[in-house]
This record gives sequence, C-alpha cells and structure tokens, in this order.
Amino acid sequence: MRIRPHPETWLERPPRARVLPQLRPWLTDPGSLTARIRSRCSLFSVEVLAQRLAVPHPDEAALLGLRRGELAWLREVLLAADGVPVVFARSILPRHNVRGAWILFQGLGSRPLGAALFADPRIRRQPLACSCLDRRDARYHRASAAVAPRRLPPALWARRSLFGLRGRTLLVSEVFLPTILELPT
Ligand SMILES: C=C(O[C@@H]1C=C(C(=O)O)C=C[C@H]1O)C(=O)O
Repeated sequence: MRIRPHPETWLERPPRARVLPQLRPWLTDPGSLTARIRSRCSLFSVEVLAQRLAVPHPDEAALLGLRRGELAWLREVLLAADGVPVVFARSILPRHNVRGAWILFQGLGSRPLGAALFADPRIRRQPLACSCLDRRDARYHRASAAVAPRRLPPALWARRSLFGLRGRTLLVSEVFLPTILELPT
C-alpha cells in the first residue's frame, strides 16, 4: 500500500507551544543548512540515498506547478555531523529544468547542494515553511528507512522552501532528526 502524504499544514512559523526552543533556529534560519551544520561539527558529510526521476508527492507537485503523476528529478540525502545523520533532505526539480538537473545530479555527487545554491548570488530563496510530519506522511517513512535500524520518534519537524534561478524552481525539504539537538543551537 502506498502511503499517501498526509494533507499536512505547512506553517510560516513554528508554533511556540509545539516546538522545542532549541529546534526553532534550525527551522527558521534562512541561510544554508549545510553551513549551519558545518559550523557546529568537525566533519560534515552527505550520503546520497537517491538521485532519479520520480513522481513527487501531490503537495510537492502543486508547489512546483507540475501535474499529478508528472515525473521530476529527485535527490534524497542524509546530512551527517561527525558521522551521525542529523537531517534527511529531499530536493525536487521539474524535469524540463535540464540545466538545473545537471547541477543537481551530474555535477554534485556527495557535495552538498547548498554549496552550489548559496554560491550563486542569482539564486533566490522563497520563505521557509515548516510542518510536523508523522507516520501518515510518506516522507516520514523515507526518513525512517534512511536511518534504520535507528528508531525515530512518532513525529519529526521539517522545513521546506523553493529556490528560484532565472525562472527555474527547485523545492528543498529538510526533515530534522532528533540528533540535530545534540549540536550546539
Ligand atoms: C539547500 C541546502 O543544501 C542542503 C544539502 C542538500 C543535498 O546535498 O542534497 C539538500 C538540502 C540541504 O539540506 C543547504 O545547505 O541549505
């Protein structure tokens, strides 16, 4: 059975009553997540889990202006601090965006996407939104499978935003694993 993404609510700001204070800066910092993690560990690394054409989740397709079922480029990674996974990230790029796909797929490898995005002053990041993903959301299960056999809590906070460059759009979603709280805030 394919678990449909839960009709989640992506919020402009993390609700104070539901988000740990030490997690809030991770959900709201508009800068590079790669840079933020790098500055809080000795060894930053990216484990590439998937780089392929795939059908985005309906909410992802809607954000990118894609028809339901339309294929797009997918990149899923684990970001690790000193060998410990701290973020499961999922980037979606419309298929017609061939040049962008080259950056995302051929030219990148296990280098962090953020290194390419934030190095280009022309790239614009749209506002961040956050959501609490639980077992009703397929992305929760992607993150859970990525860190297995480590077990996850029943819900994970995530953030996402669109990046734009000359009319091309990339959706980047980042799911924070509990280990992110072991890094200095
Ligand atoms: C967008 C960034 O790139 C990070 C690295 C990613 C990758 O290598 O696939 C994906 C999402 C981000 O967590 C960033 O550093 O902010």
